[in-house]
Amino acid sequence: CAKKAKTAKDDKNGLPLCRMLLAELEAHRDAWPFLTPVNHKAVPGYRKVIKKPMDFSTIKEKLANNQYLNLETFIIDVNLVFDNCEKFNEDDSEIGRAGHNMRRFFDKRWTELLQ
Ligand SMILES: Cc1ncccc1N[C@@H](C)c1cnc2ccsc2c1
Repeated sequence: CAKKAKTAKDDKNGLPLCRMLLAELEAHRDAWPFLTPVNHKAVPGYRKVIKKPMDFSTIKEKLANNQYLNLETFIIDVNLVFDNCEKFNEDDSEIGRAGHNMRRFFDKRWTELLQ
């Protein structure tokens, strides 16, 4: 029979947890640079530098289409948003600071929720 899920990462509660976490990310005051896909026509160089674009609306779409296996695969995409941000933006910039703030907030929330 199927292995009993050990932690919230694996069990059936994973996806409602993802929806809740995403709602909190979208509601955060520093979420504005990440709400929609970066328009690479408006941001020179973005398409060349960032190989795997990701944003909160795309994550929402993937959740709705059941494209995340579990909390783990969801966390990978959220971290991709923040890693792309660090790669493209100076730490000492509006968007760079927003990315660091959002990553700190996300790391704190999902670890709290998994305890
Ligand atoms: C996350 C990110 N990384 C690098 C560049 C942009 C962005 N965000 C987009 C929304 C964005 C944020 N701000 C502006 C200002 C003019 S176009 C534009 C697009």
